[in-house]
Amino acid sequence: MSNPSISKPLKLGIAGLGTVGAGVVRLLQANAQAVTHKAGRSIEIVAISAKSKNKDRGIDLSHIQWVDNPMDLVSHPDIDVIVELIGGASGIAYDLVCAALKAHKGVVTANKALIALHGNELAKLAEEKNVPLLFEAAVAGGIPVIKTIKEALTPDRLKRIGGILNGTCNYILTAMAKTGCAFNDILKETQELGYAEADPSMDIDGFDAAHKLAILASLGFGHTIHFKDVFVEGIRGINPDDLRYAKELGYTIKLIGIAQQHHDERIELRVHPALLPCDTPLARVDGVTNAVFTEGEFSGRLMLEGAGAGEGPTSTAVSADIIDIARGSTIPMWGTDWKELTPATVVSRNEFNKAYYIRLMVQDKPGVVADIATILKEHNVSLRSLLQHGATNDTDDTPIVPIILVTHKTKEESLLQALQAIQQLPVITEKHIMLRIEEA
Ligand SMILES: NC(=O)C1=CN([C@@H]2O[C@H](COP(=O)(O)OP(=O)(O)OC[C@H]3O[C@@H](n4cnc5c(N)ncnc54)[C@H](OP(=O)(O)O)[C@@H]3O)[C@@H](O)[C@H]2O)C=CC1
Ligand SMILES: N[C@@H](CC=O)C(=O)O
Ligand code: NA
Repeated sequence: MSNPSISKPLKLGIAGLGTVGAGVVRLLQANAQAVTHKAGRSIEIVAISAKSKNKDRGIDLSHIQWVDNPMDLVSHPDIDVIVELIGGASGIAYDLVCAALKAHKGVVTANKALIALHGNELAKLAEEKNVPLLFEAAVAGGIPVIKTIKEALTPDRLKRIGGILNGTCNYILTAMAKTGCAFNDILKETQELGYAEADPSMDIDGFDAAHKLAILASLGFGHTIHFKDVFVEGIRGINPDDLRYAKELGYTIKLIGIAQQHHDERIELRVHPALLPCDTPLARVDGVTNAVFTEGEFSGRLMLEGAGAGEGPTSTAVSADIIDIARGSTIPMWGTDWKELTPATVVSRNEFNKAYYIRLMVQDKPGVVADIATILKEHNVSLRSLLQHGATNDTDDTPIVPIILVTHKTKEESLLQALQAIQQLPVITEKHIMLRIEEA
């Protein structure tokens, strides 16, 4: 692989023929001529593997060899590159990628879980064996963000990277805001459209976005990241009411991921739903669209926007990696030798310093607001605004009403302590909702 012969075809073994795998086959077949021109040689799918051989995938597989066990793709003498599109951080995907690299075969994968959890080990292996390991589709699907950071921004020092990194959550939150529909009904749609992970809790609990953020932080800051150090909160707690109240306050709610370098070189790594001012660029990114921004010392602010999931965009990213390998790409996996990466020191959640949206459900009795305000004052939390809607049911003696608080910037530790005390007040009827506000 280190010295590709331009005259010989590049021969692929593709493992996984779901949304992305079937999409890659479709794209390489449909655009075969253009791909050959751009790659400088033809690209041949020699063998494929998935779980069920007889599933109708809407693609022509008649001239491609089928293997039941994806590991047989590695031992196949004619295959140069393994395209791993099964998914999962461990099990068959991990075994396959390790075995391929050990066998001096290049790898293309869309598997963010695998790269976020095992990226350094795989980078080491790829560099030792002098074979490429490319993963453009792993972050923000069709948006060429890996290439942008690894190649276009490589001379700069990035200070902040982030954005909307999960198409499923963005689709759900957008639809909830527009229709007021419940979460679960919309989740089903994202599964039918092929956006959600095989286990959709990876999306809605924030882990998929966190995998992508960890990868971006490694690439952008040159650090090794322990995935467990990423602060992760998903969107299960958000209901259409929060989206409505946020709108009244001039915000929309999005699941965001932010990686930020502090002055002392420590980094903040967080994925959570956040209120974004409606007139900011990220707030306008709707549906399955993702957006990734970078802020660099020299390059300034840059934002890329596009489809973060789905067959067409994701298979374009995978195919572009395949073409890079066909052309003989030699850029290391993290854009720099894996030995150059330094361990990240990560800022703890208690140190986050943000403004917050809080929804409390309370019995509408005299003195409630005063009690809450007293506790906030005791914990040094300053209020910016308060929104209270009266009860709609006049016949109820003790109606339950929402109180929406917006704080000034405060240390998360202080707010958590205040909320713990507020939660003990007898007038509080359910667990509060606490969301961070991302102003910039
Ligand atoms: N969907 C998307 O929009 C995006 C997905 N990704 C990533 O791409 C990868 C693939 O995702 P996606 O295509 O959506 O996933 P799917 O669930 O649609 O497809 C997974 C494929 O893997 C096959 N498979 C599962 N287990 C095995 C096994 N043990 N041996 C052989 N084949 C197996 C399945 O076989 P069978 O079909 O027979 O069941 C299926 O073809 C994941 O890592 C995902 O995170 C990245 C960006 C976007
Ligand atoms: N499930 C992911 C797919 C792409 O990475 C998402 O919804 O963004
Ligand atoms: Na991408």
